[in-house]
Amino acid sequence: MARFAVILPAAGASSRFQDKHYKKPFAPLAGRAVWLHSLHRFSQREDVIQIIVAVAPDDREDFLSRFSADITLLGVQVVEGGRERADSVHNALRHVKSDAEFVCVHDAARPCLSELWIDAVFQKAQQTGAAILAVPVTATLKRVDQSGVIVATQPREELWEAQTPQVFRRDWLLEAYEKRGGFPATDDAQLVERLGKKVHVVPGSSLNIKITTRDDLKLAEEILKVLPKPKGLGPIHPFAGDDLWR
Ligand SMILES: Nc1ccn([C@@H]2O[C@H](COP(=O)(O)OP(=O)(O)OP(=O)(O)O)[C@@H](O)[C@H]2O)c(=O)n1
Ligand SMILES: C[C@](O)(CO)[C@H](O)COP(=O)(O)O
Repeated sequence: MARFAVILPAAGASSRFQDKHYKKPFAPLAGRAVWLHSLHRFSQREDVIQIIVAVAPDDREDFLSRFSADITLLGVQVVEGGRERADSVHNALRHVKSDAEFVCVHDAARPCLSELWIDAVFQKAQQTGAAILAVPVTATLKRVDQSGVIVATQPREELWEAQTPQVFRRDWLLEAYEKRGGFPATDDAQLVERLGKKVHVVPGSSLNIKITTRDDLKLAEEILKVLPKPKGLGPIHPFAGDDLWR
């Protein structure tokens, strides 16, 4: 069985989330924090040998105290995040075990993940070296100039929206990050693409949303009701950490 390390970047500023109590990975969602939904999709898998979460230095103390039970029971490693998402992933990558053949990066802020989608992207990465979940663009896309006038209607046939998980051979992802320099990457695939490697898309689902604004939490709550629960997890507990965190 191939061995996977999982990186969960959770060190963003959550500026678009605009909540005075919580950053989005730590906000309550259907009885547990957003990032725990993401974590639990991987922590039950036999092919996952390591899980690393990147947390901003300012959040570290609260994070360790609020989630100490989950961190200890599931053997999660906590590392410092950086200024950009790629800085957070890069730092986590330095801690990946050498016996992991593949590294999976999944936004802590994407809590609505199905095990079937993980199976599919893990399998494709094993076959090809690099694979990401993505969905074909369904909207009509306009290119608009500075004055607000449409310049062109963009053909959408070849356009896909990148999601996570994004899964790569460990040596490819290491090389991609070594060569990043100051490249402003918004996902990991583009760094591997820059090496000239083929990155394959695996059709995901528009249910695999990334929490960006507070309204996304309501949507995520409804989506979680229709997704199968992670294997081996008991019923969702009432959220217990509110007061401590505030
Ligand atoms: N320096 C950063 C920036 C982002 N992330 C993480 O990467 C994921 C996707 O990033 P995004 O949705 O852009 O999160 P934020 O940067 O927090 O959002 P915003 O732009 O609204 O501040 C999130 O789980 C986020 O916590 C990270 O680990 N380190
Ligand atoms: C990797 C990613 O999920 C791609 O959709 C990423 O988090 C994108 O972040 P952005 O804030 O939407 O650029």
